[in-house]
Amino acid sequence: MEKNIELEHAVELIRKHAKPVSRIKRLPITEALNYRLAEDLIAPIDNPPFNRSPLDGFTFNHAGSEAGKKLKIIGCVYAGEAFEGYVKEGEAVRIMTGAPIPEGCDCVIRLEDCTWDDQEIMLPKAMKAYENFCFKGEDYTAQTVMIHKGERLGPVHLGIIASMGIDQIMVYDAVRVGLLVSGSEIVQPGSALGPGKIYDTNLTLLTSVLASLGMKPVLADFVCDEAEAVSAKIKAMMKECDCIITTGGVSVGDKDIFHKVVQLLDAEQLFWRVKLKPGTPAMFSMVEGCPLLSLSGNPFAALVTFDLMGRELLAVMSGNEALVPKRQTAILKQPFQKRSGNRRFIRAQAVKGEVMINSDKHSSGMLASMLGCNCLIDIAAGSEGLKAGETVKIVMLEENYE
Ligand SMILES: Nc1nc2c(c(=O)[nH]1)N[C@H]1C(S)=C(S)[C@@H](COP(=O)(O)OP(=O)(O)OC[C@H]3O[C@@H](n4cnc5c(N)ncnc54)[C@H](O)[C@@H]3O)O[C@H]1N2
Ligand code: MOO
Repeated sequence: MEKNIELEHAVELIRKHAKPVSRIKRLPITEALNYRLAEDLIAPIDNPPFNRSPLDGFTFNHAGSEAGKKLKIIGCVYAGEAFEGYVKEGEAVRIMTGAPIPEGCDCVIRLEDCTWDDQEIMLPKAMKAYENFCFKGEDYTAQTVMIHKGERLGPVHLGIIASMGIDQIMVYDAVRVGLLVSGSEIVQPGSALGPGKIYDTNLTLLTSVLASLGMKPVLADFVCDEAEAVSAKIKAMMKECDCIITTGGVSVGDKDIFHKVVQLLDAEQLFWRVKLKPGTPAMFSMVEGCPLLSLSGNPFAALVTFDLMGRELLAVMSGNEALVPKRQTAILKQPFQKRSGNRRFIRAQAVKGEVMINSDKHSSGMLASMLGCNCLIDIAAGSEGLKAGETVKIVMLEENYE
């Protein structure tokens, strides 16, 4: 096991050991938003499947058309129908938007651009071949690979799949995340608070962060800080989860039971303690192929380390790199005078290239001062403090967590 490692190395170890979920399943397209496609989708048809009119008007052959020319109306074609027969020179067919262009015709004139009665139309000008004409297959042609295996399905992908007439597709299953909060001092909201107890913040916090990323835990539970109970719980969760994220019990106190838990689970322990604040004692292990990311119980530390490490784990497992928080720089609006021996991430609010530190409450057990914040400022180890006007590195969190 590696100890006291840099965040980047921790991320590297996580990414190296995590595997994309390879379980596949068939889904109706109405339920497939945000899933990753597990097959190449080849167009079975041309789209549109026939030459069609983009307008309401009259269709005919452009040959011999000129200003003042009269054409005999021989019929009408609506969208969803097909005109039977061939349209000869000197003839025209009334046509609606989306209707197939009859044989013999190669252009369409808008209704309001010509004079017409029940019998005939009079052209105001000569028409060109394929004027106002939508070609069969102009959107895509049959046999084209329209969407590739591995692509994440957004609304446009799904619209295209529907346009091909496909109603069910194979997708990679979503990552089944298990959340486990440990600590004998925690009590679920809604219950009475006894002496020495605190309300469980982390289960709701991390469930909600997952939801804000378009994911949800398949299991979310809490457990006392007894190593045997925690390891039994993790073993049970592993049957239904692809990875497990825990909070609490990772430091060095008598009740920091995760050291024992990983032994009981016979886990491969990859790291413990990362050179950052908050959340230093984070731990990462693999249990029979299941990644186990154990974060500090302090709610702000749990949040930050979930954002910096948990989201990397989920990005690999779900094949969705958009889950990794974006890194940018911004101009600091006011000084931050504290020295930082360790690399430190502090809560802040970034707006249009500027970043504000709105509170002096930065400790890892405090969550309330995170309200209104949308980023973390990444302060290097050994910093003597930050000056106003300085360019600082920030990590953008997608949500405000408000
Ligand atoms: N002697 C040392 N003590 C500590 C060290 C150290 O290096 N030497 N590290 C400190 C640091 S840094 C952190 S961070 C914490 C990490 O503690 P744990 O991850 O073991 O977490 P707990 O002890 O279980 O809890 C820490 C804190 O957070 C509260 N907590 C826990 N779970 C929840 C929850 N679900 N909702 C709300 N609050 C929760 C818990 O009551 C504690 O106050 O260790 C330091 N100690
Ligand atoms: O590393 Mo801990 O979360 O700051 O107190």
